[in-house]
Amino acid sequence: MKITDLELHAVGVPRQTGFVNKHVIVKIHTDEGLSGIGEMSDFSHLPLYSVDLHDLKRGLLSILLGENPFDLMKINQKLTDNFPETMYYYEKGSFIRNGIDNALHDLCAKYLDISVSDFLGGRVKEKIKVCYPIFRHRFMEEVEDNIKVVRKKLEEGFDVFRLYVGKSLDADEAFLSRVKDEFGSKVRIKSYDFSHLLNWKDASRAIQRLTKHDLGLEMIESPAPRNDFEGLYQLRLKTDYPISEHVWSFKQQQEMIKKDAIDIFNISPVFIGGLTAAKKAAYAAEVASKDIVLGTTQELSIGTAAMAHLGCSLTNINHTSDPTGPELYVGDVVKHRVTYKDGYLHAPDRNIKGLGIELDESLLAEYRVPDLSWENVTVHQLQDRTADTKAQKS
Ligand SMILES: O=C(O)C(=O)C[C@@H](O)[C@H](O)C(=O)O
Ligand SMILES: [Mg+2]
Ligand SMILES: [Mg+2]
Repeated sequence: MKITDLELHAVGVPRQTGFVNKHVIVKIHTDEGLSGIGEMSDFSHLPLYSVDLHDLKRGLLSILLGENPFDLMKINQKLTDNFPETMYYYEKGSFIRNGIDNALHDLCAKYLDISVSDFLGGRVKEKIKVCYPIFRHRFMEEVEDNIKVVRKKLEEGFDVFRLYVGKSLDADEAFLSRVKDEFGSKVRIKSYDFSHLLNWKDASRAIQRLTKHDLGLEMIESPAPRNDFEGLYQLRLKTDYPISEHVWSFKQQQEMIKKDAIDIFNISPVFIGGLTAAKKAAYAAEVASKDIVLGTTQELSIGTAAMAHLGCSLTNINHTSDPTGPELYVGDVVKHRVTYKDGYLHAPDRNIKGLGIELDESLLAEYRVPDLSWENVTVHQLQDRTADTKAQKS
């Protein structure tokens, strides 16, 4: 089987918050008549760093044309040579590699007439426990809106949430105590995500305040600036709660292992550059005796299905995971979205080959946008993933 062509389609899909995220849907065609689909998810981070799709397609074609899709190692090596790791969480080269690697997995599994999870090593489970995100409070007035989100999602079966924290600790605390008062033990908050906003000492003080409201806390995420391995280590010694951090490069993962800086690796294919890379990061975590959690950038259904296949093939996911993108967006580009039930992300039916997800061409046309360029967005819109432009009070 040889690769004969590549299609890249930019789509802009709004979230329920109103914030529009752009993604690139990938199609790889072959001389066998088989095609694979993939997703380069959520280019909204770092909006001024924009990728030109015409150039990107030309560059990727120069790498892919004539290659056998089963040569995943060779192709990934070429992709990494050209879209290298940069030790940065939101490096777009990783998103690009991820979309291609997703599509190659879909293609190879379809060729073999098996599901992607079977291609990845078989299933250890059929579903993954996930949580719904509560985006960061900036004002006390936002607390009641977020309580409404909890109420609604609980009715839909999500009983675990994660909370972005660190901008208004008063509001964070008020939210946590409102959750306890109204929902009691029916709801858990599994993580506080500081998103690298605070230095470790400030984060440490915030953790002391927020952990007074432990509602089933499993981890504290990103409580130091990016790549501050010493800070994470110091903080880890000061708290009994497990510390988690995203994996965005193998060098960074190596440093975190060497320093014993964290307890849980947050692994998402999009941030480490594909299923092949994510599998490697998960195995490295296992060798280092660390747990993992499946992270997210808030993918659409294609990206989320890829993660469900991966997650169901791994043995060391011991914590509530994060991929709930298809629950956040108002639309998608597939015939049937991935399934969430009782707070679990279900892997697509194992009897369906490939990713088990079918593109809907009419939805692809409906959400298509000409490019990945961005209008003016504020720092807080980016950090807090909202369409609300109200400035934060000092
Ligand atoms: O755990 C995280 O950190 C995220 O989920 C990052 C978010 O910024 C996410 O990428 C989003 O787009 O909401
Ligand atoms: Mg995070
Ligand atoms: Mg994202």
